[in-house]
Amino acid sequence: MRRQEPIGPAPTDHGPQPLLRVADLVKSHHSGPTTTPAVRRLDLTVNSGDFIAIMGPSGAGKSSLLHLLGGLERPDSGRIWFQGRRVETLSEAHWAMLRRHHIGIVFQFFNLVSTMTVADNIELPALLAGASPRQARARARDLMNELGLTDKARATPTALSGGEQQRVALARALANEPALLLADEPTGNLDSRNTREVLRLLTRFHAVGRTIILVTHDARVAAIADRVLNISDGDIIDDAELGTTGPGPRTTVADIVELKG
Ligand SMILES: Nc1ncnc2c1ncn2[C@@H]1O[C@H](COP(=O)(O)OP(=O)(O)OP(=O)(O)O)[C@@H](O)[C@H]1O
Repeated sequence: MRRQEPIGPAPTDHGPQPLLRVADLVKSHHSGPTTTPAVRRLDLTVNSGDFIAIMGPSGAGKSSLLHLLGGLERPDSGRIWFQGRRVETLSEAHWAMLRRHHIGIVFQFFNLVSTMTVADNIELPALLAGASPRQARARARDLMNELGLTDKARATPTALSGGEQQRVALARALANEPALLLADEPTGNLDSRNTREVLRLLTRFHAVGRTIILVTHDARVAAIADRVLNISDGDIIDDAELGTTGPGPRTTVADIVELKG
């Protein structure tokens, strides 16, 4: 078990920097007269190449944290550095740019463009990031091929199963080869075959040095991560590095699928 070190001074240009750093992060949600604290003075350092699973009870603040890290919501207070740069004060437009080039996000409920085909959904991020139509098409073709979606290329998302939609959402999030992938329950609604495909893709993405932060309720999914953060009442109560010294033998994708099936 490893507790976060207190955050030191702001990162400088000297030495390697963490990919992502969060200090004293606070977020409450407001609904009419009710204020619900979601993230409470949370500190976190994420290094390049980390594969982190966030776990914790329902309502603990996991999704809220992920939204703050992806700039989908703003903190009430606290600081966030991405690649050494302060980002919590960025405008919506700058955050959109940051996500377009560096941060892929997979939502729990897909958020695909329902009027566009699968291929167009996957091509869109590359086009938005300035790739040529030919480059975007080639990248989408590769991803559809890898994810077994080629024969669905011309379908619209509404004609797909939940598992297929989840794979399209992942392909879209990976289209620009982001440095960081944020995924909220990426296997939450999937059967064993689709779970296996998604976990394989995440494992491969991580193996080429990318950083992943995923929220899951499934300890067997968390076991393919390198590091598990346990969140309770909006703060990290446990930060465990898995590996040779971790608890028991590592779970493999095959184990998970067997257990789930
Ligand atoms: N938009 C919102 N408006 C009001 N309250 C919210 C909103 N979003 C989240 N909350 C509240 O903030 C707290 C943290 O919610 P959050 O969704 O981050 O938890 P979670 O750990 O992701 O939960 P789950 O595992 O059920 O998805 C909860 O009490 C929740 O009810």
